[in-house]
Amino acid sequence: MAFQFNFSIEEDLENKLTPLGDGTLTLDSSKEPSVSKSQKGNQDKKRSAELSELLPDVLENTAASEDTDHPLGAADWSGDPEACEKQPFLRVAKEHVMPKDLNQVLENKVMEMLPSTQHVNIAVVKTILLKEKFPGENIVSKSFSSHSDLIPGVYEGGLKIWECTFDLLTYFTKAKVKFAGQKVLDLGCGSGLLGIAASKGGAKEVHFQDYNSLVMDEVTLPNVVANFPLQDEGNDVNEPDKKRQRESKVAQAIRKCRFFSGEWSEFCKLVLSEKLFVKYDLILTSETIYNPDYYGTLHETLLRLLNRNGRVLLASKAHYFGVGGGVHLFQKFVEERDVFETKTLEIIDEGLKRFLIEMTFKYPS
Ligand SMILES: C[S@@+](CC[C@H](N)C(=O)[O-])C[C@H]1O[C@@H](n2cnc3c(N)ncnc32)[C@H](O)[C@@H]1O
Repeated sequence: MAFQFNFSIEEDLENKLTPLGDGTLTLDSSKEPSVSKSQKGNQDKKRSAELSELLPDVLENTAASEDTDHPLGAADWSGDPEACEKQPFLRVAKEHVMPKDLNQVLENKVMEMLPSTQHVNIAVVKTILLKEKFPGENIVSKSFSSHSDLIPGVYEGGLKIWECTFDLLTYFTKAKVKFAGQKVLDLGCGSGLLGIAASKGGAKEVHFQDYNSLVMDEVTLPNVVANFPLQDEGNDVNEPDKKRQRESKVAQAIRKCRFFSGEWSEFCKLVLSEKLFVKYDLILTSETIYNPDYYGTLHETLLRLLNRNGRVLLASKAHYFGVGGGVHLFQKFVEERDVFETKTLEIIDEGLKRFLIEMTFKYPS
């Protein structure tokens, strides 16, 4: 399966693209999310002020959060960094509509193939962030240059491809995971490679969700478009009829995708408000259980959005230093709730262990 991948890269970030063990590239901002709580206290206030000045996404949320009755917002967080650890921010959810002109999504993007892995070929589309379009471009480099892969409640890590995404992609091929006819959610999608794989595998519908709207616009959407290129490599595209057919097939594939940004409970609210909403058969989620403060919302989201006979495929590192979450803590949390059954599908034992977990309802209908 061939992938094309879009990543927002600025010059200083480009230098940080380093090969993963398996030959793919990732940003070398440490192998785990590195948010040290002691560092946080000192850095958060300054960084938060910088971020809220610079990140359009944050500004947007700050404005949006004034419309909600939730006590916390990005602006509050700068005042009390510890408070944001207690519960996730309610970043208002919204749907991102794919522009009619798909080429527009790939404007200022440069495609590159990543070195091939055993199971997938991935191409990178670099985003050349124009200063005038994104006055907040610095937030990206700031979050990396401050050695943080994520900043709770502000930026949740979606600009980078996390290792466990590749584990799940490999698993899809190895276990011949069936997507055909399924309604799939890529939860906390970042790059969106899992949802793209599902879509290429024949999923009936694929929804992508990420916390940050900047990630959705600048990474997820372009990747989806890039992976269904309008130009075919074949010679026949010069024939107008075949070209038209090809274009309408691509448009169809893309139109079966929907894109959402926002915090999980807000995302739930948004999709469940749709009269004809149908629950997901399959929820794919990679590296989303790093923060124990989010477990309640995450569990609730899975509970409310998963079809009773559906399943969740979750990939995670054993432990996330600094933020404190990890597989065992999450499994314990799930056990205590007594709603889902978890089954370990695979353990990847390379340095820090990584896990692939399946979750299904204990009492399906
Ligand atoms: C570490 S990134 C992983 C990105 C991607 N799945 C991957 O493996 O490359 C975690 C993702 O989870 C999402 N996320 C984390 N906490 C969230 C929350 N409370 N509400 C909504 N999304 C959240 C963010 O959008 C972020 O992209």
